[in-house]
Amino acid sequence: MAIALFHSFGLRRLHSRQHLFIRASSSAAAIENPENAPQSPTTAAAAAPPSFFPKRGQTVELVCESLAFKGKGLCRVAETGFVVMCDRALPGERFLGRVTRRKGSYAEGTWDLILKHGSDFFLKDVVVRAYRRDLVQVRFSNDDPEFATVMKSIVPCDIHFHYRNKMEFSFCTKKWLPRDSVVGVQDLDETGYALGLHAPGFFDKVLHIGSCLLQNEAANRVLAVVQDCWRDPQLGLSPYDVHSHAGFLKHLMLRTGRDIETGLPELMVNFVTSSYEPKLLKHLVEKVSAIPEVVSVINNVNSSVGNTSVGEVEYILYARLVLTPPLRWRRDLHLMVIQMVQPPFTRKEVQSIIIGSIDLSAGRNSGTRSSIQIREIGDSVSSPHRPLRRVERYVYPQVEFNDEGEGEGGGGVETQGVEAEVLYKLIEDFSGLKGDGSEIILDLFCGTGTIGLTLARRVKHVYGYEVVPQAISDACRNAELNGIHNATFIQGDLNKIGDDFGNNFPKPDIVISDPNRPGMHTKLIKFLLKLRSPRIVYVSCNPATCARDLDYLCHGMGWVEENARDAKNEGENEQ
Ligand SMILES: C[S@@+](CC[C@H](N)C(=O)[O-])C[C@H]1O[C@@H](n2cnc3c(N)ncnc32)[C@H](O)[C@@H]1O
Repeated sequence: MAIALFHSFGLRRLHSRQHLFIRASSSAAAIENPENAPQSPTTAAAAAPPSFFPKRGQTVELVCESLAFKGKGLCRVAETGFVVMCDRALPGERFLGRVTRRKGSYAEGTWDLILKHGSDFFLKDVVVRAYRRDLVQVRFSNDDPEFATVMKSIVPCDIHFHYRNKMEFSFCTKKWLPRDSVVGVQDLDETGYALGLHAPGFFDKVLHIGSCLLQNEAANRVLAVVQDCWRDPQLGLSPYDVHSHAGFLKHLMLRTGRDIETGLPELMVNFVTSSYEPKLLKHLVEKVSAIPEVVSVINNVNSSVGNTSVGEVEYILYARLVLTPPLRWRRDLHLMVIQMVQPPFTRKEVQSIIIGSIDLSAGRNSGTRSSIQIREIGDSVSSPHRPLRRVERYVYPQVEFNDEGEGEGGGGVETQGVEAEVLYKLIEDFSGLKGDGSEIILDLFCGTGTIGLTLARRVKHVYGYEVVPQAISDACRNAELNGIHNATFIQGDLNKIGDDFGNNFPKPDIVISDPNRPGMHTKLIKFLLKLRSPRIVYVSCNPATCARDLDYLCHGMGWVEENARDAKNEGENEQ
């Protein structure tokens, strides 16, 4: 995760006041696009004569330079410098790899045999490379002395395992075995069915997983219970077959939150199925709901042939009281509602679920909980005529926070929660609020409004934009639940903004942009360039698109258009 802060636009160079802050993430970083892999004149890659291009199936000695797009190692053939993108390669490693595919100016390969281990891998170095002029078409130069001062240190992420609060496993008719796996180590079952994670590059093959190092121990117990029984022929359950489109079970999604009082994990289990047949799931529901940490079991029905995990309709099969904790440094802000459910099983019963919110901040101070709001779910979440949709957001927030600190001690702290909290605090710091409540904030890609809402009480108004309508209703609901009246959330596609975008809100003092991996659309960047807002905080989960967007924001887009014109002219001249 990276945050970049910019104070002004159209600069050819970065000023020392401008900071680029990198937040370490333990997940594989997607850094550079292989299409933009280094092809500078100093390397042999671009200039290599065709005979130097390795052939498909050829084994070559490779040196890994850095991590690139989708966590692949950007490697070079030791002799020629030709670029080969390899899974599992780590920076600094020298190894034997096999070329599996040629893709224009580079190839893809597999990692086969280590020859020399690499040095320690530094995320900062990887992120810096995303901004280097010779690696991608980004005009932050290494020669620029100010660039070094702009890059801030990595904030380390100390916990590398059991940190994820959401895991999605797939049911599959085809078990995938890694090439180097020893037969017998895998859980071989005569059905060949699997529940686990997709093999890289395969939508129809799944690596069967008994226990996953990324999720916590309670989630692993749920996984183990499901693994233990779902293939029992007596239950009549079948995995969905992505080719024939037959079968029932599609995905098992596990989300972890935390009990506000005990700090212990709370789990939501979501079975994604191709049809609504609660009787078929009854045994699984009984088994998983017997696990103390499981607070809800959801059935997400997705009858489409696609294999996405978002269903058309969601049913609650089991649930009990869920509380979501406030932010550590903001005990007055609760970002999610509480769901109180007596296990209903039919769609009709779901309509009578009660949603409430408890103001725990006052409770903390006074020793008692101050108020309980109870609301029928039908009033704003779902009408009696519509099935309840996207329930999980009401059970667990998009971002979860732990409640440690303030002398309560740590212990079992969930990294994702800690990380989110650190990130949100950094955004607040980088926003540089004056504290006089005068500022306007534009929260782009606001999701359920969490970033804007953490700032709302210290500013004049927050305007949030987001494409998903349900997220917008959640954002409004979050504002309402927290008694925040100076936040406006608007549904809209930021890739399709018109010339009138900006007419509906005053000029913002601070823009916060938190796009997903593809980054910001050029239309939005042009809007921001024209807007000339004094401060932008850019939160990114993809350094490559972040570098590109920051380049545009700092240097303008004129040169991109010039390049496009030149390329077009060249193309026309060649014809
Ligand atoms: C990285 S998330 C940020 C969420 C939010 N800022 C938060 O902290 O929870 C990116 C958000 O952008 C939204 N999004 C993706 N494409 C969009 C688009 N074209 N227009 C508006 N929002 C979009 C996604 O739905 C998602 O909520």
